[in-house]
Amino acid sequence: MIRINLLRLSFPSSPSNFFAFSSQIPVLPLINRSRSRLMAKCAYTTAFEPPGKKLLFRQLFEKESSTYTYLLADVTHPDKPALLIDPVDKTVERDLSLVRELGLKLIYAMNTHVHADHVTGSGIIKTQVPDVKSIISKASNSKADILIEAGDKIYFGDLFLEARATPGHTLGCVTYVTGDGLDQPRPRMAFTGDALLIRGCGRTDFQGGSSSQLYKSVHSQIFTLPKDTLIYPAHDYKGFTVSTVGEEVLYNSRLTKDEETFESIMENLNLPYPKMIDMALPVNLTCGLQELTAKPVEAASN
Ligand SMILES: N[C@@H](CCC(=O)N[C@@H](CSS)C(=O)NCC(=O)O)C(=O)O
Repeated sequence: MIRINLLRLSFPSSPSNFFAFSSQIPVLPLINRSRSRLMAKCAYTTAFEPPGKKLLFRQLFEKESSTYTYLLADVTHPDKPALLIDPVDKTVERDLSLVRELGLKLIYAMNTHVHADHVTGSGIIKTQVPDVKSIISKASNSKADILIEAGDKIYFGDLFLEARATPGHTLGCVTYVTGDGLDQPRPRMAFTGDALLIRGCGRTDFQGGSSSQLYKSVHSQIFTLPKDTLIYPAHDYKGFTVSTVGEEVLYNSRLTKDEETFESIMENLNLPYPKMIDMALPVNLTCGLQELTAKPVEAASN
């Protein structure tokens, strides 16, 4: 089990901290009384920030592949350690500028899986900020500085992400979930990659994909998280930005079906192959390091 850095325990905060997150999390529009009562349990507004701990969170978008990249940092730690989840090569400069402007120290460039539709930014990031470590799952059969397995905890300062194995879109897909515990922010946040998209899910027709496996992954590893857990996928093609476990359990158009119906839906998606798949896969199997020569610059490291 990987455990990086030290966990320093602290104790529950005063009630005023329950709203400390609200500026970062969208307010749920009121739809109707019964639905809003149901959704109150998965509201985006109630949040708990442990005393002396603050998670900086940004959702970033790459429009050609409709990919979300996520920036997380422990900004109460003296070093302001930060990580990027699913960076894209085309938007690395933007992301590193943001890291620099916010005074963060980027330590990890993480991938939820081997992407088929775009080139990961983790290789370019490593050439720009040599101390950054690339991370991907061992099950992806890729090369990276750190190969994680289910249950591993990835620490950035006093905060951490837990890795959950969610294969099915690809063999090595993982979901990174913010830590459980009184000293970690709530609600939890799940970075689901392509395993679970908002009201949908990743396709299962290549890279060791399996609809049966994806169904089990989502139901056992994601739908079992607290209902108010925020869902942040790697892609969105419809304009959504965030959902919750509670919302997807009720309204996901594919995963609310029984397994047999789900498998039939997935078999009949008939999606065209991603345009960049032949180019992207070999590069992404090395976390983007292939054919890159180290060109360190004073970028995102304070
Ligand atoms: N048209 C895009 C690829 C679109 C696509 O296939 N998206 C994947 C995730 S990236 S491999 C997917 O799983 N989609 C699920 C869905 O229901 O759309 C391209 O050519 O790159």
